[in-house]
Amino acid sequence: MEKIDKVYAQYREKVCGFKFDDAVASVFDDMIRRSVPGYATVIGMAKVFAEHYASENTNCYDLGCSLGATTLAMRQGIKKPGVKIIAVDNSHSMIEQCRKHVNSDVNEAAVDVIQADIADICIENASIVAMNYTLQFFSPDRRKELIQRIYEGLVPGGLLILSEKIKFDDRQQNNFQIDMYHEFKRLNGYSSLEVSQKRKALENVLIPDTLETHYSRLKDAGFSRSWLWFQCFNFASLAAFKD
Ligand SMILES: C[S@@+](CC[C@H](N)C(=O)[O-])C[C@H]1O[C@@H](n2cnc3c(N)ncnc32)[C@H](O)[C@@H]1O
Ligand SMILES: O=C(O)C(=O)C[C@]1(C(=O)O)C=C[C@H](O)C=C1
Repeated sequence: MEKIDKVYAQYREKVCGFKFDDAVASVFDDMIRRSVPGYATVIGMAKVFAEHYASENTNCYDLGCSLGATTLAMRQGIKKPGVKIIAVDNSHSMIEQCRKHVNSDVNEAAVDVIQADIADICIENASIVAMNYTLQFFSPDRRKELIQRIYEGLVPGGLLILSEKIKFDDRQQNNFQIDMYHEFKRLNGYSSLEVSQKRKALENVLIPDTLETHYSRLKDAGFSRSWLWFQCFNFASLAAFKD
């Protein structure tokens, strides 16, 4: 039976910084589906992207793979021979469960599940790099270098799918998007206490950028085109291309 996320349901005297530990990993599927508007759509489209962009004898990366949802969606879409998926996460709790999900999946493409920091892995011969809701947890002053390494690791014609929580420079818009996002969470069964305690836990842990910052970082790294292909409230997904 699916486990329901109750991580922030009880009042906490002190709310510590959010961690991808056992408590979170064990309810993560429920947590992310109820916390990220459009999650199922965005992850499901990894199959569509893989079908079109995963080219023969290349690698597809899933950076910050958590339980492997993007990996399994890409794996379903891969049609070309010799494609390997490399799924990376630095959380031991996540990686253990990801391995189980991959092992019980019936699709054929090869998958390496690696416990490592995305700062330390080699990205090479990639036709797709998917980084869904992970850059936001990566140190802001190292984001430029990571995006640059992803660009260098892509083959010509390669695709980066980048999904993130975003912020808005316009204060009124920012407030509107966040207010609607919190309404979405409450409609998904989270209490006001859960919403506020999780928000506190994510302060200085999940640091969102604006869409403009993402576009200019991608351009500086060399991506010739980057387009918004999905947005719901303060969550967006970009497709960036290497010519
Ligand atoms: C919000 S989750 C990603 C969700 C996942 N991509 C999906 O679509 O279901 C963020 C993940 O990134 C991982 N993570 C955060 N920083 C990382 C880093 N520096 N290196 C590797 N993994 C990292 C976390 O452990 C967590 O599992
Ligand atoms: O719950 C929130 O406020 C979120 O921002 C959701 C979010 C994310 O975007 O990565 C944060 C942490 C994880 O629980 C999964 C999703």
